Amino acid sequence: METILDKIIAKKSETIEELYKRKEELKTVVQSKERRSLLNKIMQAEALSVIAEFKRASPSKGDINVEKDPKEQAKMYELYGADAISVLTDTPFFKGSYEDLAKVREAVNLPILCKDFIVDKIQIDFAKAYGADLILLIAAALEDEKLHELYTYATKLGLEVLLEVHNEEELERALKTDAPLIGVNNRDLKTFEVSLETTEKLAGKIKNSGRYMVSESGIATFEDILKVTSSGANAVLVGETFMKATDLESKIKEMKVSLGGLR
Ligand SMILES: O=C(O)c1ccccc1NCC(=O)[C@H](O)[C@H](O)COP(=O)(O)O
Repeated sequence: METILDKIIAKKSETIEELYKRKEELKTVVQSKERRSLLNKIMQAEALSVIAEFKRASPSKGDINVEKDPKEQAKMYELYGADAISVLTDTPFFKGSYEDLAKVREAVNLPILCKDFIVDKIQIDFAKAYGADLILLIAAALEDEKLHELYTYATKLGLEVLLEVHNEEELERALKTDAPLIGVNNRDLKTFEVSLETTEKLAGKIKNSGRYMVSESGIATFEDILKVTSSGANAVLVGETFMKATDLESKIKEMKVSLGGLR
């Protein structure tokens, strides 16, 4: 059965062709030399780190907040205490772009994750040029060799990598790299269902391997935060809940729980 990930990746070949045509433009983009580290923030944090996502739309939810201004949203995220910002740059399925990434970069001084379905080095070049400090690599989308190649390429460019897994088999593969940041995505790519038990299931192995864990997707309430934090998450990545929040300040503050008493 073809999953949404298969569909997204199939479409990426068109995007990649387009990016190679636009390659010259990378020479004209003024890149910031400063690199902001999410890993350092997570390592030093006493509270749960919150990665707030700029997400206009998604395959599972359709339009979320399509017209939102990336600069405005990013400034609010920074003001209300987010530790990093994730920007979805995929256009066909999420209505995002590298231009959104650049606008967020201009607006804030936080580490920025380029959240995309990366299968080619050119996407990493664009992510860096438009202001990302870290990129996402999805184990389910990459064979081992490609995963290692892209991981090495990104780290050589000075970018951090959030390596995402959905299950034990992908986690085993991820742990063969030396990626210190492992993302556990709670969304099933076949059914779109989210279950925080995915975080709970994989937490032990991640912790024993000495890596840091980011729990991603389907996090909306204080109860969700308590669940993933008591499982051992060091950070959460939250998209839809923040993009739809009527009181964003309270929503972000609710998630910044102290890690001390919860473990
Ligand atoms: O969000 C989707 O529908 C989706 C479908 C298929 C692959 C990836 C998808 N989302 C990317 C993400 O990982 C999420 O945007 C991120 O974890 C935030 O999730 P949420 O807080 O549930 O918006």
